[in-house]
Amino acid sequence: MVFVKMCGLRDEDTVDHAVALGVDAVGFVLADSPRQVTAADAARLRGRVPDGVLAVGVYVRMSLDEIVATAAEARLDHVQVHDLRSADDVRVLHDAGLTVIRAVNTGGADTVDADYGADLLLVDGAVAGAGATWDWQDRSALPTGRWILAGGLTPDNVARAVATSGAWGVDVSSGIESSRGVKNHELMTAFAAAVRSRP
Ligand SMILES: O=C(O)c1ccccc1NCC(=O)[C@H](O)[C@H](O)COP(=O)(O)O
Repeated sequence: MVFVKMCGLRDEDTVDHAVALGVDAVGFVLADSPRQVTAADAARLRGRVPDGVLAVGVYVRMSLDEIVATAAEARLDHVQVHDLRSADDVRVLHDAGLTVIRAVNTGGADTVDADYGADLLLVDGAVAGAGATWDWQDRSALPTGRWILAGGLTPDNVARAVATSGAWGVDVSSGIESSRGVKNHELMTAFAAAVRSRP
């Protein structure tokens, strides 16, 4: 089974819909973004997430102190951080009791080679949440094992993307939206079905 994370959720109905579809994780963007939610919003949304589904705080350009504080306020025990600088950063987050997803915004092999001791690696397009695909064909430039593919995934391309890249999981935001920041429940349903129907 491919691990599925739907990211940038901002309202209760959408969280409920994602959970009903059987996703493995939902993401709340605490960073500056059209999809940004406050820590208080994230806490409210987190209340809709049952045990067994990961509730992930998503961060870029925020200090480690801010990450730890907002994750605690929202009761998020998983954080996805797009600009981790070193294994020391990961250690600080681990010491705060957080499970860490290291996100790399890439397409190139050079930034994928270190996980800094993070619990999971997510390989995204050049700009997080931009809905742009990248070249995930060259497996020699991609991680092996448990890693998450992101960047421009849609109901139409996700099955092929998983088969081509060998990814263990997928993460989507723009491809399940009607417009920037507005999730579309039909596209969410289609995405979940497409992942399950993959060859
Ligand atoms: O989604 C955002 O706006 C965002 C802003 C800042 C940091 C991370 C952000 N999103 C991270 C995600 O997990 C997205 O799902 C991932 O980048 C894929 O996005 P998309 O290409 O739109 O599917």
